[in-house]
Amino acid sequence: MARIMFIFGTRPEAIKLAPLILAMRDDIRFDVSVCFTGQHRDLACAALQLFGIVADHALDLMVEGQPLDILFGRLLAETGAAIDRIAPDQVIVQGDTASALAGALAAHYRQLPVAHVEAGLRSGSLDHPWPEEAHRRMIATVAGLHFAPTRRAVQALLDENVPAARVHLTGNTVIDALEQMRDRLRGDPSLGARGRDLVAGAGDRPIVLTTCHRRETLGEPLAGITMALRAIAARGAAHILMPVHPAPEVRRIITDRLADAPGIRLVEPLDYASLLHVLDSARLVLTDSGGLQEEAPAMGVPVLILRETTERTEAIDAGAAELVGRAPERIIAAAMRHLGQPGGKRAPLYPFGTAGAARRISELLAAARTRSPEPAYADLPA
Ligand SMILES: CC(=O)N[C@@H]1[C@@H](OP(=O)(O)OP(=O)(O)OC[C@H]2O[C@@H](n3ccc(=O)[nH]c3=O)[C@H](O)[C@@H]2O)O[C@H](CO)[C@@H](O)[C@@H]1O
Repeated sequence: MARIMFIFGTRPEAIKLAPLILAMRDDIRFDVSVCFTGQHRDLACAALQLFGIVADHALDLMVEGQPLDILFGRLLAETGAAIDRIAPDQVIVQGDTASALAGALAAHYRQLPVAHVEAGLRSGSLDHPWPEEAHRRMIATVAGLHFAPTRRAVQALLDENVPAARVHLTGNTVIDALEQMRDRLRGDPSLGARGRDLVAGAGDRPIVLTTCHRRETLGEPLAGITMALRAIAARGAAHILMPVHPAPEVRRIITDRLADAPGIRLVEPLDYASLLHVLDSARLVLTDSGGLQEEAPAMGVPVLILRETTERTEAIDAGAAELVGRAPERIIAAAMRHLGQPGGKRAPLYPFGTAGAARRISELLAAARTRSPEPAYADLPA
């Protein structure tokens, strides 16, 4: 049995790792432990609970206003201590957070193998997303197994001279999470109750789901985005639903500028089931979130990306997303163009792969114990 240790701390990591943790927990080839750093304590705990996952090791590292370097130092020391307690054969991290980088580096300092889920995403700019682009590149440097969601992500790693035998095309586990939760939503009317209420409250106006929380969006860009949202709502063209991220600076700007805006409903972060219910009912998504850029195409909902660059150009090429930036005029024009089109559901698109990534990754991890695995997955998008 291979001793596998997951290290993570935020909501998107919890959602994207849940299908893999569940698949590996049910597999006798693995002995799985979960180390949760508490980077987004409440949001991530709620997501884990929804998937029925309990962390074996919960660290308590968050202090409000803590600078990134202090946070990182504590994450590195504490994830290292947790690795020493568990003595895993393999550490798994996901994506681009400070928790993922600290866990990967702590494992590397102990000469333990690191596997990186959602490897190879690159925007090409260290400033967008900041500091996540640097985190991803540094994790790639110490990882021994790279699970890339798309062919483009595979290519990005090969271009950085990562040995081809260590890079595997798997699809994105977020699609597993979404499909599993969608199945449960269909069968259990009590799930996603908050989302059902919010959708009912929108009446017959088209719903625009919007979220904004990236560090590089704060300040002037976020002020521009709020102006655009006010203008769209003022035209009576939509009911804008905005779950507000708990980061204090995000919350302050958004509530100061939008709390009294007619047609805009600011709400607390939604549980994942409610979020998916709202997304399924939405006409349009406006966001700087990475996960929503991946989920919305699979639900047939177009996305306007409120960023200057994206590492998810696959969604743009598929016609599922548009990069609009943060300038109010561009956001308003693009949103009004979409809202002016006839309603009705679009066909789902899967630029980040169909469900099955978690199963592929667990098979690759099992195979990696004995040999260098080299499977090909013809069902993934070119
Ligand atoms: C630069 C970048 O793109 N980095 C990403 C970043 O994450 P992000 O930008 O996707 O983060 P968020 O937007 O916070 O989370 C999104 C998830 O949360 C759900 N959600 C949202 C609002 C709500 O009210 N209720 C919810 O349930 C939503 O459906 C979605 O699944 O880190 C990840 C981890 O390493 C990386 O994978 C990933 O590249």
